[in-house]
Amino acid sequence: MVVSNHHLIAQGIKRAFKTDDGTELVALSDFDFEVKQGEVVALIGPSGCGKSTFLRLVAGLDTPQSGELTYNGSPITGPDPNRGFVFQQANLYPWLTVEKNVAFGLKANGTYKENRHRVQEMIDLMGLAGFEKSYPHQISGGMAARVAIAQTLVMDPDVLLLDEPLSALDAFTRAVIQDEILAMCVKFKPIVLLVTHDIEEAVYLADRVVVLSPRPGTKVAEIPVDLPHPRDRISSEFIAKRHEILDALRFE
Ligand SMILES: Nc1ncnc2c1ncn2[C@@H]1O[C@H](COP(=O)(O)OP(=O)(O)OP(=O)(O)O)[C@@H](O)[C@H]1O
Repeated sequence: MVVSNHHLIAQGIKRAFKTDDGTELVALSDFDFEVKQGEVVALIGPSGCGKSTFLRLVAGLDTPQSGELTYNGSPITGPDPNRGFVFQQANLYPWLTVEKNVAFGLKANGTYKENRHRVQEMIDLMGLAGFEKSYPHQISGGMAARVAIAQTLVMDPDVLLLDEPLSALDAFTRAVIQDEILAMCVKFKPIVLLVTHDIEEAVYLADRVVVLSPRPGTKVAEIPVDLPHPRDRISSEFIAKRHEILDALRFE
């Protein structure tokens, strides 16, 4: 990754979908957002408020009806390996080993030869060493989540879009992978957008938490988390941040 000031700006984003009965379902409306290189931002909000929709827009997998979405000053018009997406369900290739799953994107875009060293680097970074030759059915859910993250990181993305990648894991595994994500952030300084329902996870990882309203989702609060790493989950400051976010999530 070339170090420069990557930045992503969303202004007045609206994304609506046609429902089966022909009515319009507005997922996101008037959504403004800004993030710059090296920042980890968590998106939190009620189910269905458009968090995944926003990540898909940033990934270039979808387009807004109105508003502007730019990356480094240029409109996002389609997917780009510079903006890597990690889905909730690790979609690994069952017929490929861990190592080959991680290498897949590099092989697909013809850059494996010059980047093959990155495969082992990401395997080591995500705590997968020793499992290189295992197949997806031979590894745990936590390992599969790590492979999915490594698969994306190997492409050297400037923007990492994490859509609840740890939500299906037990608390212990989640905590370990959260530390691996933090180590990756220190090393590569990407922009990270993390969709999560886990307030503790947001406070543990994020520099800033963006709270969205119920659908149509729009930003209702932006809460900086200016606590030094490693964060102590039982410190009074940490707990105070959790309360601040919980308060922002009270919509009645
Ligand atoms: N392709 C689609 N077609 C129709 N409706 C859609 C489509 N994608 C999303 N929606 C609707 O848009 C709304 C927002 O969905 P989205 O998945 O972005 O919410 P979310 O905030 O990520 O929810 P959750 O927290 O439950 O994952 C939902 O009501 C969803 O049903």
